[in-house]
Amino acid sequence: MAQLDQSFGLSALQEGLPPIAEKITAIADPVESRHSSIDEMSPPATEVASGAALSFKDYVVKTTLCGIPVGLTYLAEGAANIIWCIDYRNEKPLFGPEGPSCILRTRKYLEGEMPVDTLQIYENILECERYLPKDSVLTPVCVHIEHSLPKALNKLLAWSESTNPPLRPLDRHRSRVIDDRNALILPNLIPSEGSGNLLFEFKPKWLLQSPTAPEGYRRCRTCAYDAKRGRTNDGKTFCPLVLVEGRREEVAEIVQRLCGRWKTHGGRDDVDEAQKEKVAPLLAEALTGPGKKILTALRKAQEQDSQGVLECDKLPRDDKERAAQMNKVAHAMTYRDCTMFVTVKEAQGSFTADIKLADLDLKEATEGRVKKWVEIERSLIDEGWYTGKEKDPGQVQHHGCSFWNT
Ligand SMILES: O=P(O)(O)O[C@@H]1[C@@H](OP(=O)(O)O)[C@H](OP(=O)(O)O)[C@H](O)[C@H](OP(=O)(O)O)[C@H]1OP(=O)(O)O
Ligand SMILES: Nc1ncnc2c1ncn2[C@@H]1O[C@H](COP(=O)(O)OP(=O)(O)OP(=O)(O)O)[C@@H](O)[C@H]1O
Repeated sequence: MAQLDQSFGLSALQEGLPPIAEKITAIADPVESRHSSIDEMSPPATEVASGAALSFKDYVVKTTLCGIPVGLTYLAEGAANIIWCIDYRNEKPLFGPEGPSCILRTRKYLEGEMPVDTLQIYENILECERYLPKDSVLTPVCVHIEHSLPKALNKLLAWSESTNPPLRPLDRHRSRVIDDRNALILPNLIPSEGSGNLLFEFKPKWLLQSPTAPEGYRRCRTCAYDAKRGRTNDGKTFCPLVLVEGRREEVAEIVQRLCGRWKTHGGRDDVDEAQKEKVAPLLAEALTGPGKKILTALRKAQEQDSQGVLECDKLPRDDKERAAQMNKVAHAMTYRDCTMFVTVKEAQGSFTADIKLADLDLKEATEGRVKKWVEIERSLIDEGWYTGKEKDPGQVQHHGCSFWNT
């Protein structure tokens, strides 16, 4: 088994190791993995009498990663993954003293679906990287985890739902980490305290119109779906086409307006308006400069679904062509739901921006998923959301879709 050189940085680690299967073996430590006290932990109190607020930092799950004892605390989650902060508990950092601070990413069960496990997700991320500009993807390292770790993390999740008030976001309650033997390690992009760096996070979504949008459309797929869901003018939505084709000033306007996407070390939207105003033009410069290459490649990758999801419905269930079309759609949907992270650093009065794509998680071409995408597309067409002829336009304001005024 290859030895992990603890002084390696994350990228050096990735370059220095062999392909997938071996890579995982190389960085696992089965001996350390077997003796752990993670199951013996009892949850902390769910309420503090003194009135002091509980936080996720009050519950640490201890385990080993790559043979190194670490503590895991909850950092964030999306619909399909939970992000855990890795704390080294005064031990040697995983990737050496100069290495990045890291997070662990674990998969969740999704209602009504067979989970896509970490290994499949990992392989797909590596596959996606081939279609995207070099160094534009936040590449994870796949590691074995202790067999009892998912159970221990789930105990933490249950605790965080029972605290007063619940720490875990209500809309994520009851979902649990899957019984997986692998997880991903990634650099923690939350700016470290005192660094002065800012993180900007968003999903570029559909960078092309849907292939089955009706004639006379006035909204792109993303704007049409946002309008249908009443997600307009909420400080969270924007037209992706402006992002990929718009002028720098238009992009600056978008990034400045977006709430909940800016983070400092607190990991929340704790950036004040003056800071946003200062940094937005620089972000726009990064997105319309080096970022444009990444966005254009992302758009190209989305193009593989050139016929659209409705095509799947025209063919019989056991048809090979249908299966192939479903796969194309699912792959394109992966590129339509990934995340872009931009880290803005200031040093001696000048700024730099580092852009990375993440969450290139494989969407499986299951009947259930395809049905959902078909239903969305049909409703956007039939209810007039693409054309701006929806029944109740009074409630919905178009918010600058690139197509609206053309
Ligand atoms: O349907 P959309 O466009 O809302 O996208 C979903 C996302 O919603 P968003 O609009 O980005 O807030 C949704 O994100 P959130 O739950 O909003 O964090 C998921 O990413 C979902 O994918 P999956 O079911 O986890 O594979 C996404 O579902 P897919 O459409 O990619 O299946
Ligand atoms: N490497 C990272 N460093 C810091 N924070 C991160 C990192 N990766 C993810 N996060 C945070 O965790 C959140 C959820 O992560 P992620 O997007 O991987 O989950 P998901 O379940 O795939 O999301 P979605 O709902 O979009 O499918 C992100 O929105 C981001 O705020």
